[in-house]
Amino acid sequence: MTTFQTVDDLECGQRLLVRIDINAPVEDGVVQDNRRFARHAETIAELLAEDHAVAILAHQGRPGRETFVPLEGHAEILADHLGREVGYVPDTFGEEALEAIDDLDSGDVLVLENARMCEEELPEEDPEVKAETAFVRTLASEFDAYVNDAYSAAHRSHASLVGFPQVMDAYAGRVMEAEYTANSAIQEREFDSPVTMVLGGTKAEDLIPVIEQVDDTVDRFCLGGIVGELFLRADGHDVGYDVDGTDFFDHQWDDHRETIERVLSEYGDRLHLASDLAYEDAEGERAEKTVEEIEKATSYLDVGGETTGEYVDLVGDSEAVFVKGALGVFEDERFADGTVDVLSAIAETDCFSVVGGGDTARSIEMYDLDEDDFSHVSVAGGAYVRALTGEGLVGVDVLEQAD
Ligand SMILES: Nc1ncnc2c1ncn2[C@@H]1O[C@H](COP(=O)(O)OP(=O)(O)OP(=O)(O)O)[C@@H](O)[C@H]1O
Ligand SMILES: O=C(O)[C@H](O)COP(=O)(O)O
Repeated sequence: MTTFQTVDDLECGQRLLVRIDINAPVEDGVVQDNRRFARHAETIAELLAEDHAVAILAHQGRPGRETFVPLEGHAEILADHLGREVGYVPDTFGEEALEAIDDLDSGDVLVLENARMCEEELPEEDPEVKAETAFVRTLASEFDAYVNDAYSAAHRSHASLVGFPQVMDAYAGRVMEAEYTANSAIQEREFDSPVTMVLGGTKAEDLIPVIEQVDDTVDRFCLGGIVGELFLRADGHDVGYDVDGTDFFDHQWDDHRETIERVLSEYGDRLHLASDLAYEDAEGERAEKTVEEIEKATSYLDVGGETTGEYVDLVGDSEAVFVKGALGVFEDERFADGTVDVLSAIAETDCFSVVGGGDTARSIEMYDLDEDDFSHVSVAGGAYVRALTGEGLVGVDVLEQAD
């Protein structure tokens, strides 16, 4: 049962500041549609039908990363989903933004600039501190109410997620409500053994603590992607280093090395690491090496065939499977096998299954898998695994307190 106010509690015709999460892949500087846009467009369409005027706050990427881009392209994708014009202003709360907000009429939608381009959005600080920022104070005075639809970012204590509910009326949007309900229900279920967790993707720092926190419910962990390579590095293999200009590995290794080594030594018998990895050879083809043969100066882009076979067998014999993050760069067909074969194996069983991650969930539609073959496909990644551990989500907590 939800314990926050939802958009059902809003009176019609208000000026709303709506936080959504359309953080998405960026290829060659161009943002790509993912499942998050369609889901949030449904919330926005419902708000417009109730004659509200809507300004959108969202973030994209992290400062210093290639995916840290403005939200102009996001506004275009949202417009396609909504089938109507969506404004964009390259400013968050300065004069240009305030003028555009002032011009908003009932039924209009305006996307404000990437919230992380505003200095006060980051870093993570207490909600009370974020509520005092000029960013929050200024925007709050322009709107009647705040709607948070960004469940998938609710694990971050950033200004646009936790500041506004302290200073104005706050409501949960439809995506927030649906994801909260689905993910809370998972926490309450009990599973027979074996329970398998497939962990991959780029955000190792979100996943490493999870292994310790869910150790009483999860029997085995199948690792791939960047997180898998960092564990292979801790296991003494020459992988998990930044090469060819990547910036995935070394900073996460430096920050989390001790935890990775401890988790490996304490949970080693339950951690399944890749025995082979795939890379692009000189002819541009997929090639594979066992981890024993590996030299350091290569980017590995997928788990190999032997590893995929092992993981397929493990999920095939599971009562429940939780997936967070992709086992490889599935956006490139040559490196999609690990991710797609494991997802297909889950889809073929009748185990309880959840697939999470804004980017990872995209692989389901890209490779024509059927969402109905999974118990739940979440547009949230870090927030969904955090919810599985039973730990609260700060963005949800502040909405509950605002009720
Ligand atoms: N070996 C690899 N090298 C580079 N990228 C990888 C590798 N393996 C997986 N990935 C990338 O991981 C991404 C998905 O996982 P990631 O953790 O980044 O995000 P997510 O699923 O969207 O979760 P969240 O919602 O928490 O952001 C995919 O876009 C995929 O290309
Ligand atoms: O994609 C996500 O998981 C959320 O948008 C949070 O993004 P972050 O991991 O960069 O904070």
